[in-house]
Amino acid sequence: MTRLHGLYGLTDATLMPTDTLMLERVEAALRGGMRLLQYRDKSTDDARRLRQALALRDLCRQYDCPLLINDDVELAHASGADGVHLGQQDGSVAAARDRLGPAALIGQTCHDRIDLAQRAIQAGADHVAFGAFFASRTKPEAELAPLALLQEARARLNVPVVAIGGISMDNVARVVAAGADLIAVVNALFAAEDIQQQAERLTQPFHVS
Ligand SMILES: Cc1ncc(COP(=O)(O)OP(=O)(O)O)c(N)n1
Ligand SMILES: Cc1ncsc1CCOP(=O)(O)O
Ligand SMILES: [Mg+2]
Repeated sequence: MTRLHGLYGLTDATLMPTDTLMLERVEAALRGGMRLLQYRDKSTDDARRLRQALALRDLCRQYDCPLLINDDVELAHASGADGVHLGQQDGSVAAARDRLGPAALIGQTCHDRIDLAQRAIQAGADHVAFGAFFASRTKPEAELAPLALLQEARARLNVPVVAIGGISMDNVARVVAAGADLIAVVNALFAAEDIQQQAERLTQPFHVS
C-alpha cells in the first residue's frame, strides 16, 4: 500500500441523488486523480447503504483507490471496503482495528487537537483528520481550526494528515503548503460542472509541493 497522499473525495447524497449519478460522479473524480474515497451517507436505509458501498468498492478497485466507510465499521466489514472513518462520537478506534484487521485503513476526526490525534494513533488509527479549516457548505456547523495546525501535526505525528472543511480552488494551495498529506473535499469536487477536470485541478498543488 502506497502512502496516503492527494485528493480524498467524500460522497454526498444530495449531490449524488441516485446510484447512477453517484457512480458517474465518483468515476469522473477517479479519472481526474482522486486517491482515496469515503462513502458518507447519513441515511438509515441499510439496504441502499450496502448496495452503494458494494458498487463503490467495485468501482474503486478498478482505479486502485481505497474506499473508506464513514461512521459504520459493520458496513465497512460487510462491503469489503478498505477501512473506516470515525468521528469522536462514532465508536472506538481500537474496536474498529480489532474488527477490520491490521491492513484496514482507519482514520479519525481530531478537530483542532493534536492530543486527540495522538490518542487515535495509539488506539490504532493509521491516519488522522483535522478541520474544518474553512466554512463548509456540507457541514456548516463544523468548528474552525487554524491552518498552522497542519504544520505542527506533520512535525509531531508520523501518520498521514488529512485536512477537511471548505477546501476549494481558492485555498487548496495554501492547505497543501501548510502540510496536508490529503485534502478531503465534498462540495468543491462533486458540485463542479466538470468533476474530472476539477479533480485534476485540486490535485495540482500536490505535484508542486
Ligand atoms: C476525512 C474526514 N474528516 C472528518 C470527518 C468528519 O467526521 P465526523 O466528525 O464523525 O462527522 P461526520 O462526517 O460523521 O458528519 C469525515 N467524515 N471525514
Ligand atoms: C464531514 C466534514 N467534517 C468537517 S467539514 C466536513 C464537510 C466537508 O465538506 P466540504 O468540502 O463541502 O466543506
Ligand atoms: Mg462521523
